[in-house]
Amino acid sequence: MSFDPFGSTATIVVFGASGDLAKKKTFPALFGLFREGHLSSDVKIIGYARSHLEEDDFKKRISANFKGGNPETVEQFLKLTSYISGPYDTDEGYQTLLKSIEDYEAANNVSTPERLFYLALPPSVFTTVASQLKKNVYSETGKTRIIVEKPFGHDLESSRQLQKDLSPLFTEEELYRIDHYLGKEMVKNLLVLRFGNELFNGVWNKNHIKSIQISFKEAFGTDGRGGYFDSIGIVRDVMQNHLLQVLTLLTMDRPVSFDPEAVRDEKVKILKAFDALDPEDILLGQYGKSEDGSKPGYLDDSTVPKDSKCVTYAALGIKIHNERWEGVPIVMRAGKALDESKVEIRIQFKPVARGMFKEIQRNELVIRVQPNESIYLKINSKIPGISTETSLTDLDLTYSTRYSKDFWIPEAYEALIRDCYLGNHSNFVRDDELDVSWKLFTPLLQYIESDKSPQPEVYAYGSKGPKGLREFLNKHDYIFADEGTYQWPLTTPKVKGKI
Ligand SMILES: NC(=O)C1=CN([C@@H]2O[C@H](COP(=O)(O)OP(=O)(O)OC[C@H]3O[C@@H](n4cnc5c(N)ncnc54)[C@H](OP(=O)(O)O)[C@@H]3O)[C@@H](O)[C@H]2O)C=CC1
Ligand SMILES: O=C1O[C@H](COP(=O)(O)O)[C@@H](O)[C@H](O)[C@H]1O
Repeated sequence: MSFDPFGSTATIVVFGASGDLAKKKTFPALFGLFREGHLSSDVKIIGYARSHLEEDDFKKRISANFKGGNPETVEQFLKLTSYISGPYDTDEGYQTLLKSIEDYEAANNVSTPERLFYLALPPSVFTTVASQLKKNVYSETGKTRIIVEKPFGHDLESSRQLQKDLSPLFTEEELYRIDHYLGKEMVKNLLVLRFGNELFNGVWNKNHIKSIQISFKEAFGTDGRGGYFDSIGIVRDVMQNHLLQVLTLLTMDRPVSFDPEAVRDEKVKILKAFDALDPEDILLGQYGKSEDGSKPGYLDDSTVPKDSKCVTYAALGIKIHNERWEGVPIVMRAGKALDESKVEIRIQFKPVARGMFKEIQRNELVIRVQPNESIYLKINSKIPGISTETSLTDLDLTYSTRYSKDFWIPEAYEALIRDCYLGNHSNFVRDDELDVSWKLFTPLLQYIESDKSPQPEVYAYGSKGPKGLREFLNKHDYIFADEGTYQWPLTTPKVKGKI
């Protein structure tokens, strides 16, 4: 597949360079790409924000989160970076920025400017910055790419407004809407896993699959950011975007090729086959204090209204109406302040006919996105030796044990910035895709945020979530193995010598 990669003398400008995302993700990702040889030592990287920062302080700030690499590599990278302080809404700073870029391009004999702008900014200034960029720094003769961070709107209406504001400024070709879940290794593997293995390809439908579950768990709460989170809630924060992206890749039909438009066409097609989200088919929760009282409840955050109904846990039932998925229950669930941090996909297959087996468990394919990427398929097998009993065991592809540490698995932001640099849109959200996703979620969000919605069930910080969860999952045909938890396979006999 051929893209249109930027060369070695491109300029990368990070707006909001004084902020949290820039410090924690964007600059560390740029450094990671440089460290791994995916960013040339001739590029120019500029941080732009309103804050007045000394260049050294800026460099100290961004390098605090760099991983790997020796001090020389860090030094070399920092030499490529500079900082410009300027406003977002008037021309002056942009003119300084333009001059800095043009000086660099002249010094490097750049005939076709290549400029990548990363908006690590709150959405309230996306349009202002985009307009100023177009007016002051856009090269009519060169190539421009602009990465926009989520949230792309708050609902269908605001998303369409943002789209309406941005589309006269930048073409869809120039816009890269980032959803960092699309940069995660295991999410990128979904298409290969599904369509590259007849073993999965052939059974990936209602005839063989009993239920699908996508689960996102975080072991921490809003940690003082409750004020920000309160108007967002977990559904908007991770479900409408990250988990929905995972679900589309999991359920869409086979694209004709890996071409970005072919992939994104299929994503839009499957999203259009989703049933309206049913407000009767949800489970909502809000975390309270931990059992021992050591961790605060959501409402203990002083920045949160005392009577907030903000949802920090949600499980949604989803139905897809097409030949492949009609009747297969899908559950998407996400929560903060739970017992562990984990993101995984669970696909349970239909049970085999009983007859020869009195009891036999379902096959289950688990794709663990994080932590510790892993794919394991639970299968029934005879207990080794003279036993005739069956036990549930697994075919296990745990990356840390299968692949050497020498493999560089890029962080999501590294993978996506690299894709943008290469001109590959596959793992970015297209405008029509965004529109369908908001169409799907906006009515549900309106219901959840209305007076009609029930009070979310309180669950303890550090627990598994609302009490009704198991029943909710059972109702959606997800069966827990062995009355509760999956028993990891026996690797030694239970009792030595016993028949
Ligand atoms: N932080 C994270 O982990 C994640 C963030 N995101 C998204 O990335 C974007 C940036 O996030 P984050 O870095 O956390 O945001 P910040 O609140 O840290 O904002 C980034 C920078 O933008 C400027 N800024 C902040 N508020 C305003 C304002 N009201 N008007 C104008 N400028 C403002 C500030 O720079 P200055 O005042 O110096 O100009 C600030 O340093 C957001 O869209 C967010 O949703 C997405 C995923 C994760
Ligand atoms: O976008 C967001 O994602 C993070 C979770 O990302 P991960 O890569 O750490 O899984 C979430 O914590 C945050 O609330 C949300 O805004």
